[in-house]
Amino acid sequence: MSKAKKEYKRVTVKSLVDMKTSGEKISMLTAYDYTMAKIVDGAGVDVILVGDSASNVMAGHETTLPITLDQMIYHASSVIRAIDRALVVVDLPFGSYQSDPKEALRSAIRIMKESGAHSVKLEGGKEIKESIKRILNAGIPVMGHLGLTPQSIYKFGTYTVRAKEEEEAEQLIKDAKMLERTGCFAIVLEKIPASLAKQVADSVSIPIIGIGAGPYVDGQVLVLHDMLGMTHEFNPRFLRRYLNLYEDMTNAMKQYVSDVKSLDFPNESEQY
Ligand SMILES: Nc1nc(=O)c2c([nH]1)NC[C@@H]1CN(c3ccc(C(=O)N[C@@H](CCC(=O)O)C(=O)O)cc3)CN21
Ligand SMILES: CC(C)C(=O)C(=O)O
Ligand SMILES: [Mg+2]
Repeated sequence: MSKAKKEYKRVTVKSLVDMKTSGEKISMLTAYDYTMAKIVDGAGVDVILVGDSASNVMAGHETTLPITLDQMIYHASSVIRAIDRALVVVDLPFGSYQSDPKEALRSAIRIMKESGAHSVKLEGGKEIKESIKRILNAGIPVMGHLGLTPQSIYKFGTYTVRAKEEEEAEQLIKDAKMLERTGCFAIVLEKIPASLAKQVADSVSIPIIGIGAGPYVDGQVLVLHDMLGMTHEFNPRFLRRYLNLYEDMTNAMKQYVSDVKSLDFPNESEQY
């Protein structure tokens, strides 16, 4: 199949910072496979996150903790083969960067080398500063992630909103400023009060991308399967569903079953 060369200008780390400066909001969605990533990229989504939420959405685990670096590389390489325009960010999975900065750099290099991704994301603040420095020194762009960091779910105990108390809010602002100073190109803020997210977005010059962090930030991210309505049992307040695919797909599959049983499918034009 021949296809005309795409005219798209690629999204870069620099263009995201320019978007914050100019006030254009950044759109980001997850993708874990080639077919979905092709649709997300073609729709004009600026950033594709190969999230460790693949652990939940793709593999059916309860948390993000079990997914491995090899599995993240598999997902990321599938996504990379699909994209013409979007910037691709890959989550470093739990256990691939927390031990020490050298391990963090080794993991980031494996992702970049084996998947062709453009950048990595790590969860945490001051405790991972040296790891971020190492990765940045190797020329790998880093996105931060603060607030509800799901790899720490057993420390938090629940997926409830973070940083409602003054002490955690102050530490979060400090961490965001540190991530900017260290050289991160953007930060995800997950499930924190909208007013705190605004304060963070106003106090750093790198883009702040929110999920459950309100409107006063520089961009929004959602898990693709959530916004398409495929994960019908996942109902956080921050989620807006743009389709009800769980229902639509179920109906389509029921129709297929019925057509097979009734000998309606295949018909005369659907055979050789
Ligand atoms: N499908 C999916 N979507 C996500 O957004 C997502 C994942 N998986 N896996 C990794 C993390 C975990 N995330 C989560 C998980 C739970 C809530 C949540 O709000 N859950 C419930 C209970 C909250 C509570 O205990 O107070 C809710 O009712 O909203 C939010 C984000 C975000 N990420
Ligand atoms: C929810 C987003 C920010 C994420 O980290 C993921 O999908 O893994
Ligand atoms: Mg993640």
